[in-house]
This record gives sequence, structure tokens and C-alpha cells, in this order.
Amino acid sequence: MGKIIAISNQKGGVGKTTTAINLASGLGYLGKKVLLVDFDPQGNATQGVGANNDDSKLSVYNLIMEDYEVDQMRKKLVNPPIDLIPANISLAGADLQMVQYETGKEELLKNKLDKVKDEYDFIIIDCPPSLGLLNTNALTAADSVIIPVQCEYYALEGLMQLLLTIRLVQQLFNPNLEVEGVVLTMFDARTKLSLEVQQEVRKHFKDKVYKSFIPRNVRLSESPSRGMSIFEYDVRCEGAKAYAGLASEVEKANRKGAKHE
Ligand SMILES: Nc1ncnc2c1ncn2[C@@H]1O[C@H](COP(=O)(O)OP(=O)(O)OP(=O)(O)O)[C@@H](O)[C@H]1O
Repeated sequence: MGKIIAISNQKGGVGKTTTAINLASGLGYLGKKVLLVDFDPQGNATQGVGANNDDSKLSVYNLIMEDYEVDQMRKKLVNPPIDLIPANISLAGADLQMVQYETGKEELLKNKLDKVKDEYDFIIIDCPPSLGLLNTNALTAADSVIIPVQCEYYALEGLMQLLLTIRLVQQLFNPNLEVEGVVLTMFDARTKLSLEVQQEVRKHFKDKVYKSFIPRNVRLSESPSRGMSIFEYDVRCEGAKAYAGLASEVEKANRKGAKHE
């Protein structure tokens, strides 16, 4: 049975998509069967692995709002060795449409992903930067959440709101939802601020914070525009080493019988 992990933080630009792409790819290169679900209307994860986010194509919108199944829109990629459910701008309208459903609107993604969960070791969901119904769908479908925290001023601001949302989803729709881990992103060891944010986050989340932190690295910001994960774009750069480390930590924590270290 695969593990479904949502990459979530309602704050924009903290590294959700970069983490979703490179964690999924890193796990793929470790030999794991991985499905990356782009669940952000911006479709950045789709483009970031070199796939098309043309809004005339079937996407995650059709999966959750219509009678389609994963098989009809998943793309099997070679480099990185993962499967992808693409997203495009049509997903932006889903929130408003779902609101009108009387029941089941929080479980639309879960209902579809559960059917393919057995085929994968990991299903990674790239969430949108909001706490609306799309995010609730991702958290209801997920077994756990990885929270990327950018090393900047006000890094922790808004995290309480995310934790409250996670608790609410636990109470209402998904009692087994857990925080898988917190990953520090855009870390700059030369600045006092990055070190302070790191200390603050560790004080708060203790052993949930991954030992691998993601440095600010220009190669990581360049790779999506080439449609490559960091492992194809520049496997030797610091960003690639950091995401390889994160993928190993996540893989190890989810080996049968393993406990989060
Ligand atoms: N470690 C890093 N070093 C340098 N640039 C980075 C790093 N991580 C992310 N970026 C860049 O920062 C920007 C925001 O990153 P990303 O798109 O991953 O964040 P996001 O949380 O998914 O954003 P959104 O909330 O808009 O979905 C992008 O331009 C990305 O290339």
C-alpha cells in the first residue's frame, strides 16, 4: 500500500513545487514507484518535469470533477522515472464548483487516488497556496503532510493556521492524517536569519524537522524552466545533494516498521 504525502503550506513561494518535484524524482531514482499529483492550478509541477499543462488536455480537474480515472490522464515519464497527473488552469474553477456539492466535496481526490494507491510506493501531492477546498481535498486524500518552511522573516507566521487546518481535517475527514515532517527551504548558512529560523522551527517541531535542509541554490530555480528535475539538470549541485538527502530520509522513515528518527 503506497503512502500519500501532501506538500502543503498556504504561504506562496516557500518551495512546495520545488520540493514536490525533487522529492518525487529523488524517490523515483531510489527505485520507488512514485506518482506526482500536480494539484495547483498554476501547473508549475507539470511544466517543471517537462510535461504539457495545456488546458485542452485531460488533467487533475477532469479526475476530480468528472467521471475520469487516473489511468486516463497519468503520464509515464522516463527522466525523472515517475508518473504524473498534470494540472492546468482549469483547476482554478474547481473550488467554486465543489462548494455547491452538498456532500462528499472534501473526498473527491481521495476517492480517485485510493484506487491506484496499491500501484505506488509514494504518491506526492503538490498543493496550492491556499487553505480552501483544494487543500482540504489533498489533506483528506493524504496519509501525511510535509511542510516546507522558507528560511525568511515571518517563516512561522501562518503555520499555526495550517496546523489548525490539519487538526480540523483529522477531526472531520481523515483521523489518521499525520505531519510527516518539516523541511527548511532556501536556507543560507551565511545569514543569521536562516540560522535563527532553523532554531525556531526545531524548537517548535523538534524531531519532525528533517536533517536535510534545502539551500538557496540557483540551479534549483533554473531547472523548472528547462522542464527537468534537479537530478537531470545538475546532479552535482548542492540543491540536488540536499533533495537526494531528503528523499533518503523520507524513504527510510517509511520502510516497513520504521519510526521517524
Ligand atoms: N532552494 C531554492 N533555491 C533557490 N530558488 C528556489 C529554491 N526553492 C524554490 N526556489 C524558487 O522560488 C520560487 C518559489 O518556489 P516554488 O514554486 O517551489 O514555491 P511554491 O511554494 O510552490 O509556490 P506557490 O505557492 O506559488 O505554489 C520559484 O521561482 C523557485 O524556482
